[in-house]
Amino acid sequence: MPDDHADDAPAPTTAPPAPAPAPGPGGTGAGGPLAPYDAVLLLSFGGPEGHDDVMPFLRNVTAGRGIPDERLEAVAEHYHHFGGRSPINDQNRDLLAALRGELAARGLGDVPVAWGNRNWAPFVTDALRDLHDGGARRVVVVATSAYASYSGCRQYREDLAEALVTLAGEGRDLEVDKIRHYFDAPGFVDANADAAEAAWRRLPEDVRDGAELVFVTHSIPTAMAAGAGPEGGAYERQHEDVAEAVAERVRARTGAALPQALVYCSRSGPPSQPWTEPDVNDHLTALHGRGVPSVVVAPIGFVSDHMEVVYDLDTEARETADGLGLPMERAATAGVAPGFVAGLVDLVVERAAASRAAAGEQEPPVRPSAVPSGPSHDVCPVGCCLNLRAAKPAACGRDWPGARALLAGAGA
Ligand SMILES: CC1=C(CCC(=O)O)c2cc3nc(cc4[nH]c(cc5[nH]c(cc1n2)c(C)c5CCC(=O)O)c(CCC(=O)O)c4C)C(CCC(=O)O)=C3C
Ligand SMILES: [Fe+2]
Repeated sequence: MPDDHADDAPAPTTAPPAPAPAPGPGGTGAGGPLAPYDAVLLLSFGGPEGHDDVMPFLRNVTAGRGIPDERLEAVAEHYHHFGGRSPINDQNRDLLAALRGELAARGLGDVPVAWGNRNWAPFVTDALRDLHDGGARRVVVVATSAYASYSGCRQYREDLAEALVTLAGEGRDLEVDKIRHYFDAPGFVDANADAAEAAWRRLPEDVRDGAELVFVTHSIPTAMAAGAGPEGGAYERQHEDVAEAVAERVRARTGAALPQALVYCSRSGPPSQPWTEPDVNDHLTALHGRGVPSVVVAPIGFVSDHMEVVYDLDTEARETADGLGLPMERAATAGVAPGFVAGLVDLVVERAAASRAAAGEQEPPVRPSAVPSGPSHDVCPVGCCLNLRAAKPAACGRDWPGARALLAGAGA
């Protein structure tokens, strides 16, 4: 879908000239469902778009981290396998169009929606500058990570803080808020359940009944897992809950027993550093050893088919399963499933209502959640999703207003 802001209502062919639009976007004006926000930012990781982008992209990802070149060369190979092009940017272009389409379908199509990344163009600072130049002052942020963790939450908040400080230095003042984590959004859980069920139905009929569900997410250092969320442990807990909710739905719809496990892919870092386990390949080998006749691999940790999915699962784990003679079907990611996109827009609207409630203008909104570990907070408490390497300012947290004032005072 292109950037289509057209109304759903068919326009008469000989319509009189439309009246000039009211000042300010429809949904964002006073009383509108998006107020006090006047823009939306889709915030993501970014990825290379061709051969020559790969190493500069990897150096951006690992800047200041002292990751050995051999590791970067190895990861570069994954990208070169696909012509140096990550799938993530096109998926974000699709998501951007889908979000605009869903907003337009709700009569909120006037709100500007921009896209910015941490590691590759379009960069987050440029996206926010464009929004500011278009008149935006308060931006609600949708990040492409559904769960708590330093990588999926605080690091994006640090990106936002850095961008806001840069822009303030240019005389462009903006406020940003993030929607809450959406691992537990009914639309996300349902999209994953639909995909896991469809994958199960693609398995050969004679091996399907004994299948196991293998839920996969990105491995992270156990220290990062221990510091995830306000009290720690949130990354694993949220995934366990989503895995359980998805598995329950698939069992109810298929009548199959479908035992489940949560496993990890894409470990990096030195072997001496513990990361969350087990690895998906080891798990497939263990299942085969136990006589499990088939598997559904469901990448619930990824919102779309990132490189981790198309390489680490569709290439590496596929090779493992084929080598074992283990029938495997990989479930689709949420991507632009209509229920998922609608759920994200629900959370944008909910966040706006929460912001108005915080200003005393209305009652707090209802906060739907499909799992026991949700709903999560809107504003991260101090110390949420710890950065174990450095203390950096992060936006969208309790301590941001103070940090921002200090940075402004320091002339940053
Ligand atoms: C939890 C998590 C998410 C999910 C949350 C979120 O979505 O943000 C995520 C997403 C992604 N990670 C991605 C790519 C990479 N991640 C790396 C490195 C790392 N990721 C980590 C964790 C996560 N990563 C960690 C703990 C490291 C170790 C170094 C460090 O502490 O940072 C490296 C460096 C090389 C290497 O060491 O493997 C690359 C190239 C891409 C783009 C994929 C594409 O192109 O489609 C995406 C969406
Ligand atoms: Fe957090």
